[in-house]
Amino acid sequence: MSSAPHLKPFNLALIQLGHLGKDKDANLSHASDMIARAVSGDGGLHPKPDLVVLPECFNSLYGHLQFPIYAESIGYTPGQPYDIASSQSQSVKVLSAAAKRHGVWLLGGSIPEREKSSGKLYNTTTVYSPQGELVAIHRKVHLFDIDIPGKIKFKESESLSAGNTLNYFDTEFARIGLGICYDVRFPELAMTAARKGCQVLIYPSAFNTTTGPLHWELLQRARAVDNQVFFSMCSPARDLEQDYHAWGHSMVVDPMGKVLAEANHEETIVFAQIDPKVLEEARAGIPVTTQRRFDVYPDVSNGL
Ligand SMILES: NC(=O)CC(=O)C(=O)O
Repeated sequence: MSSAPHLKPFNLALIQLGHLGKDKDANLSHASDMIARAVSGDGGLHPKPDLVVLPECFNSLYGHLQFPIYAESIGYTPGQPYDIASSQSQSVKVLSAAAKRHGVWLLGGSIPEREKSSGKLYNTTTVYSPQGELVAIHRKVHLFDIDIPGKIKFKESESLSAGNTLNYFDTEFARIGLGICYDVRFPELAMTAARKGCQVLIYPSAFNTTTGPLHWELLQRARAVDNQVFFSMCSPARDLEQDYHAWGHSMVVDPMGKVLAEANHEETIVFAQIDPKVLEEARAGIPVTTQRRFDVYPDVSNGL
């Protein structure tokens, strides 16, 4: 494992994307317009972001019946060069072109992915450099299978398979760890990424109106404080015409657990400035990262 880049100040923009419908071309075109708006700092109101983030399942509706319909083959192998021009994924081509056109890092939410060799479907994040290269992917590791009687039942495993790897990418300003939505409920993933040097964890997400009010902010602040990292989740906007009602409230939390920025539930862009001093001061003042007692819980340290 190479050493993490030093955390530098940078600007982050989360696109809480709305107007998602059945038409994938329209969804992609709207996402491109919103990326341009984010890069403009929302018409000059904010500094140009260094990193722009889209939400979970940004090219389709969110539902296990939709995943097979919208799935695209990506064919990315970590560490191998990836040829965008011959990619079979329409979404990858659109996102790569947007990152390159605007010269910005782009964390492209997630899309349903079909692995060609196995036919398996995954919920997959893709990440692009300012040159438009595909530099990382993350397949949702923990599938969203829940049943809260009378409230919400959702079973991603009816059509999706789970990813098996922990993923992060390096920029010139941070090492950024990846997860998707339900992954936030498993502190082990965030903790391991932080221990591998990630100073910022970003999870494209789509909580709902049952779990969102109680858990959305709590989980992000918990993961941020547990690991003394910046933590952020980017949601789609809420659309009560659709079957799944996303919670919205895209958010950025600092390493002390302070909410730096938060949306309501409509379409909007959330901007935040990441200040390394907050992380340094949190770790210096409350040095939990060096006080762990792996002699007491050695199973947690396996593999690190
Ligand atoms: N949609 C998810 O993956 C997770 C979610 O809504 C929750 O954990 O609650």
